[in-house]
Formats: sequence, C-alpha cells, structure tokens
Amino acid sequence: MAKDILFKVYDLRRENPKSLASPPSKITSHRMSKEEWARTGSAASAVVSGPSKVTKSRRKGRKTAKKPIKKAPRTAAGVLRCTLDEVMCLHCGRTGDERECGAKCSREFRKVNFLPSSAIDIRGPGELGYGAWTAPNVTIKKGQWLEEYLGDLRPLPTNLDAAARSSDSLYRIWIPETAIIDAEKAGNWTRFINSSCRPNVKPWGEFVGKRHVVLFQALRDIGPEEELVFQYGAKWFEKAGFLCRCGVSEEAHMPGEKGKGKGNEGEKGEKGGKDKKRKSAKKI
Ligand SMILES: C[S@@+](CC[C@H](N)C(=O)[O-])C[C@H]1O[C@@H](n2cnc3c(N)ncnc32)[C@H](O)[C@@H]1O
Repeated sequence: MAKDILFKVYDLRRENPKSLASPPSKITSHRMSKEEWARTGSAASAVVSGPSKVTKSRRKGRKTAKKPIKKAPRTAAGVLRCTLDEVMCLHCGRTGDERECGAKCSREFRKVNFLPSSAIDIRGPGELGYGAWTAPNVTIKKGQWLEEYLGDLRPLPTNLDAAARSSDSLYRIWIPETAIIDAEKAGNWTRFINSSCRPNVKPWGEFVGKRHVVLFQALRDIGPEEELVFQYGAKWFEKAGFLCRCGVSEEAHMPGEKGKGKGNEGEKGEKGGKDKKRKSAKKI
C-alpha cells in the first residue's frame, strides 16, 4: 500500500517549513483505482488473460473457440509491466526472461541512483506556485537519475483529444500505449517541477526491471539551492490555456517563440543526444 503523507514546504528562503494542505498527498509508489480501470473497457487498459481455449460445445458437439478474456489490471505493477522481449532493463542491461530481471532491479536501481528525499526542498509559493529545489550543500552531477514520476495511474482514453479536453489536471505525463500518470492528487516531489525554456532536468520514458518508468535526469551539473525545471513544451501550454512565465524572457511567451536563443542549453544532456534511442516522456 502506498504511503500517504503531507509534503513539507519551505518558504522561498528555506525558512519556516509548514505542511502543505492535502491534496496533494505524498506517495512512494503509484496508486490506482481498480474501479476506474474496470470501467474503461479500452484495449489499451485491458490485459488479455491467457491464449484462446478451444472447448467442446455440449449441445452441438462442435468445437468452438473461446474469446480471450479481457481483464482490467488489478495492480500498478500489472499496468506498468512490459511484456515485450526486446526491451532492455536500464539497471542490469538484460533483455528477455523476466525472471532474471524483475522487482530486484527496480529496488536496486532506486537505491543506487535516486536522490535521498532530504536532497530536495519544496519551496514556495512563488509566481509559479511551489517548486522543487536542491537543498543547501547538495550538488547533482550531469547525467544523474533523480527520481521516478509517481501518481495515480489512469487508463489511456480511447479518444486522446476528447479526454485531454475533458480533464483539468495539469499534472499528467503520458506513457504511450500504457497509462497516464496523474500527479494532481498524489505524487512525490517531482510533481512540483516547474517548466522553463532553460531546463536543467528532463523526463525520460525508460524500462527498469521490465517495468515502464518515467525518470528525471540532470541535463547538466546542478548546484545547491537551484530550482529544478524541465520544458513542458508548447503543446502543454496550448492545452493549459496560458503562457510560459519562466524567467528566460521577461514577457510571458509560448515555449519555442521567445527566449529561444538564450535557453535550452540544458537540452544537450548526456542521454538526450540525437543518436540516442531513449524516448523523452511527454506532459499532456
Ligand atoms: C506540474 S505543476 C508544477 C507545480 C506547481 N507549481 C505547484 O505548485 O503545484 C504545473 C503548474 O505550475 C505552474 N507553472 C509551472 N511552470 C510554469 C511556467 N513556466 N509558466 C507558467 N506557469 C507555470 C502552472 O500553474 C502549472 O499549472
């Protein structure tokens, strides 16, 4: 069961910590509502259980093929499990047999790579609300994996455009053909990362222990008491219906229009090069 507590937030000078009113809740693993998944009968959200069985029809003595049963996933692990054989685990580098590469890889990857929660402060409220900052004395090296984006796992809508319009949540990241991670009501500190046209971190869609994960990675060395920011992209701002107010340009702007020349140095991140096959995770 996910741990459900309140975030501790500092004012912008890192003084006077207080607890943020809930929601959002702080969780350490994804949450999901079984009912929500059961309601959505879409192929994207369903798990096909077993191969088709051939049974004898009693009345006519004929053989009939039973349709595969589509079942809604019951656990977050079930939703995120990747059954493709060619997928490579980011931790052990293996592909193929799941028994050799499973929960152990996920646990070890977290332990070895992720920042301790004490390394990050949630500060605010500022012009962009709350934000995620490195704590005093904390430095992050370029290429370091920081954390996984966690939240409520929601089924993929059958019609993406309609669903994108119908939901108000501005905390969603989409894993293609798998699920939407919505951190509006619950998540970890990564839900507080604001957008900037000069990003210092980036979310990537990856596989650890044959599980889909969205991981944040440092695009450059990051010093103590720096705000962590990534580029949400113009599409996100179009849908949200407001302009980017990151400090790169004095005026509010659509990403890619103003401040183009000044920003985006961070995009030349270690794993973000053109020749890398890694997929950047998309905010929707
Ligand atoms: C994923 S949340 C980030 C955390 C948020 N600041 C909070 O307090 O919960 C996205 C929201 O932060 C604000 N935001 C983040 N970056 C922004 C930017 N560059 N320009 C304008 N608003 C931004 C918007 O209100 C947006 O809806």
